[in-house]
Amino acid sequence: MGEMLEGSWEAHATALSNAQSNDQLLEYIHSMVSSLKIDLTKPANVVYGRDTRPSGESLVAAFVDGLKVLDAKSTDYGILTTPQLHYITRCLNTVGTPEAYGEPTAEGYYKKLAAAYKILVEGKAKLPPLVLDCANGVGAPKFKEFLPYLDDILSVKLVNDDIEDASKLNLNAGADYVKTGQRAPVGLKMTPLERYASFDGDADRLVYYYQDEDGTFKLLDGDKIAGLAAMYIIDLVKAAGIDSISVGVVQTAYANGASTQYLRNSLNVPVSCVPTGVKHLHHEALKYDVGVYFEANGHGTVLFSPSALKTIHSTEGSTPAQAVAVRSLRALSDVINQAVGDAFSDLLLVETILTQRQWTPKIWDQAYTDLPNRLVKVVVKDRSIFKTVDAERKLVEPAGLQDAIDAIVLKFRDGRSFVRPSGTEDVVRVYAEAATRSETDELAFRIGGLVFDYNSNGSGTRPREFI
Ligand SMILES: CC(=O)N[C@H]1[C@@H](OP(=O)(O)O)O[C@H](CO)[C@@H](O)[C@@H]1O
Repeated sequence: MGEMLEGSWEAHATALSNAQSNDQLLEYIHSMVSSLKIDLTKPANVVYGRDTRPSGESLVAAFVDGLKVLDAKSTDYGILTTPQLHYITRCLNTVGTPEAYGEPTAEGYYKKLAAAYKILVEGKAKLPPLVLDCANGVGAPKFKEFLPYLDDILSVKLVNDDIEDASKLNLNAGADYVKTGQRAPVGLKMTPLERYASFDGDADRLVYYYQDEDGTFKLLDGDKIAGLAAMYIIDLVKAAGIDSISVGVVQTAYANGASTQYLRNSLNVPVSCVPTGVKHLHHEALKYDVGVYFEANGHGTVLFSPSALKTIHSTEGSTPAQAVAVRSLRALSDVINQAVGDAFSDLLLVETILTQRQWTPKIWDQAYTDLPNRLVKVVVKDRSIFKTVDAERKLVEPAGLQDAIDAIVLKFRDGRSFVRPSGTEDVVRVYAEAATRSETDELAFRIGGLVFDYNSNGSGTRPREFI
């Protein structure tokens, strides 16, 4: 399992889940074993953990029964966030190598993150407390466990931290609720200009938000986090005098158009757009010396290539200012979970930058103004008839639908909209953005209606025209 979570495992996982028969499954397993160079003569070493849902206990029991048949060596890490398990797996897979990642325990993870964070904010005034919504998920007990390692250099007040009542998980709270609805968790009383953040249920996504002086809710999502991180890293690399290191950002079509413009035009960084799903972003980010990748929903991380790490660790800096920047870059590569998007480590990344700059969330938000956007889903009879190209930004099937979408989009100022089948739910997602909130809502409504009508007529005939 350890090796599977690394490298090209994701591509194999996709192939495995697409297998149409047992023979095909076996064929894929053989090709996976050979391309990942898995030595089947060695005993399997499986590490596992679970979240706080009651179903976890019976799932683990069934899993352990399966392991007995395989005679595999296994370690139960108990309750963990998803990214903690990825961290532990990476540590185990790199023991004794130049890429050794750390101590393979939850404690090792806490110590590594806390030590790096302390270096990053050293000498800076502590910010006012952050209010953190834990979606009543596993992030709550684990973040409580983590806080003492920070020795009070970060003030966090946890809300939605009830894991006793399983029905509360993600209920009216959490990163997805906040991002999709562009509103605060239910029951959270916001004070203008203070900073708030939400984890999702398994603590791999993070979004920030605040309330403006006039009471408007302002979201600082994955795109805003990517912009902040890219800006900070570019500055650090320059300050360290090692601008040979290239920084790039990876987004999906769901990234707000204003964020892409900011990255390209203000930060001058290359931006790639890939299909939805972190597996695609992660692979693309590996192409840069430092690859920042975030989905708009707040799932992402920063990857430092082995050569970038080597440069950062072999450079001392010829002035005191350069030496400080080099030290920060080293600590940054430790605070960031490079195995996978991790809400804990991303939170420390954001807090580092805000503390370094002594920024309020409002100042962070001023980098660019999001275009109003709307994400809706349309329940369809058969989502498999929707086929896309160009990082899912264009439909090639059903024939004619993309032309109909384009004709509508043209009528909206700054209009952009695309339609793709979800990979996780039986729906088609429609994304729209335009110059104003009301135009955006109308655009989303029209394109959603087009998809709905198309699907409900159940044939390849051209949908009814909306405008
Ligand atoms: C628009 C959106 O947020 N899509 C999500 C969602 O995928 P869909 O394929 O859109 O269902 O779940 C994925 C897994 O969590 C996540 O990676 C992705 O970003």
